[in-house]
Amino acid sequence: MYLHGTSKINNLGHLEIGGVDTVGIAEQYGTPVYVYDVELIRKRARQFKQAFENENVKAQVAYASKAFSSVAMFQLVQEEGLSLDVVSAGELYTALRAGFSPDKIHFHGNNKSEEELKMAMEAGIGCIVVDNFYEIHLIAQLAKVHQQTVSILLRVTPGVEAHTHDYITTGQEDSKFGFDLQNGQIERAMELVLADSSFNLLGVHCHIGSQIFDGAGFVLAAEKIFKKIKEWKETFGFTPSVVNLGGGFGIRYTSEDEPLHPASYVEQMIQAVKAQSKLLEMDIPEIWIEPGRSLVGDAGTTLYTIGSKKEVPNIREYIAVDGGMSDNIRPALYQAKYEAALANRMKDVCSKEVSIAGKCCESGDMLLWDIELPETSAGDLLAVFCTGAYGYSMANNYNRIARPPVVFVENGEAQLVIRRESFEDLLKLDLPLSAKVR
Ligand SMILES: Cc1ncc(COP(=O)(O)O)c(C=O)c1O
Ligand SMILES: N[C@@H](CCCC[NH3+])C(=O)O
Repeated sequence: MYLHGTSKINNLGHLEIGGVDTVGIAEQYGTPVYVYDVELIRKRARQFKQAFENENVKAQVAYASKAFSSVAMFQLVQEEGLSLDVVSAGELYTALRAGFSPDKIHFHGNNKSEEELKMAMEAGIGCIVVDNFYEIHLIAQLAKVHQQTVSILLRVTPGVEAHTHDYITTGQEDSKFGFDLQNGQIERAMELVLADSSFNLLGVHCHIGSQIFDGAGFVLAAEKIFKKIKEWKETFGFTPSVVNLGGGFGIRYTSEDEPLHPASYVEQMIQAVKAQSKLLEMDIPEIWIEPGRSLVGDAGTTLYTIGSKKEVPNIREYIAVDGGMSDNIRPALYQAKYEAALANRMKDVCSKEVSIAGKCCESGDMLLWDIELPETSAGDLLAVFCTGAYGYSMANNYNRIARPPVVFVENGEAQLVIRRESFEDLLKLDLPLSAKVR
C-alpha cells in the first residue's frame, strides 16, 4: 500500500494523516469527507518554487484553482507565495473574498463573458490569458470605457498532444482553446493587440494537457514557441517577457502511474527555455507554470463508510459506500483509477478482491474495480487516496446528494474548511410552484 505525504498507520492500526487519526475525523465530521494533508500541499508548492530559484530564473507558479478551490485553499496558496489561475467569475470571486492579491491572479477561459472580464478588470488582476478574437474585441471595448491598460498573455495551441509516457505532434490544433500557432491565427491576434494601446502584451501561454508523465511534451512546446518568437521578433519587433508553459504534471494514483518528481518537469522546461533563449540571443523570459493536480491531488483522501454488499456468485462482490460519483466523478468520466484501504483496519491482511460502488442511481457509479481489501463489514471506513484534485471541485448534487465537507489536517490538528451541505442548502435555490401555474 502506497501512503502519500504525512499519511501513516498509527499504533491503533488506523490511517493517520497530518498527525490526525482518520477514524476520529470520520466520527467528528461524518462521512463521506475529504481530508487534505496541508503539509504535503506546502511541500509541493515549495518544490516548484525552489526548482526555479535553483536555476535563478524569474518565475510565477500559479495554482490552477480548478483542481480544488475554496477560501481556505486560496489563503494557503497565498501563504505559500504562489499566484493563482482562475477560469470563471466564481473562482475569481472566491479568490477575492479569500483576500488573494489581485495582481497575482491570472484569468483563463475560452469564453469569458463581458461581466467576467469587467469583474477582472475592476479588480485589477495581474493578467488575462486571452484565448480568442472575440475576447480581444471585448477587452478592447471595456478597456476604452474604463480607460485602462490590460496586461495579457495570448494563449497558443502549440500542436503538441501529450500522452502518458509519449507525445505526438498531431491533431492538437483541433482544440477549443487558444490561437493556433501554425496557421497564422496567433500572428493576427498579435498584430491586433500590439496595435492597440489598451493591451500590454506580456507574452504567450500554452497548456498541453493534464496528468502528463513526461517532460518531452513541455520541451517540444517550448521549442515550437521559440521558433515563433524568432519570427515575431523580426515581424513585430516583439519579444515576450513571459512564457507560460501551463500545468499538467502527472501524479501517482496507482502503481501503474510513474510521474516524474515535480521539480523535474520544471527543470526540463527551464533547460529548454534557456537553450532556446541563448539561440535567439535574447534575455531569458519569465517562466510561468500552472500546476493544479500536482499541488493538491495526492494530498487529498476521501473517507467513506461501507454499507451494503452484493455478491454476484463467481463474478464479483460489490461493496457500496455512502458517496460515489457525486463526490468523485472521475472514474465515471475518465475511467480514472484509484487505490484504497480500510482506514480503521490498516494492518489487516487483504484477503479478497472486491469492487467499490457508489450510492447513486447509475450502474456507472463505480469508484474502484477489483481491488484487494480485508473482509469488510458495514461500518468499516474506506479511504480512497489521491482524490485532492478534481474531486470536490467536480462534485455535484446528483440524486440530491449533499456535497461532503472538507477538512484540512496539519501538525496533529484538523480544521473544517468547507462544511457539509445540509438539506436546507439543497433547497436554497428552489422556489415553490406558483399558484398561477397550478
Ligand atoms: C489552462 C490550464 N492550466 C492549468 C491546468 C492544470 O492542469 P493540472 O491540474 O493537470 O496541473 C489546466 C487543466 O488541465 C488548464 O486547462
Ligand atoms: N478534470 C480533469 C482535468 C481537467 C483539466 C483542466 N483543463 C481531471 O480530473 O483529470
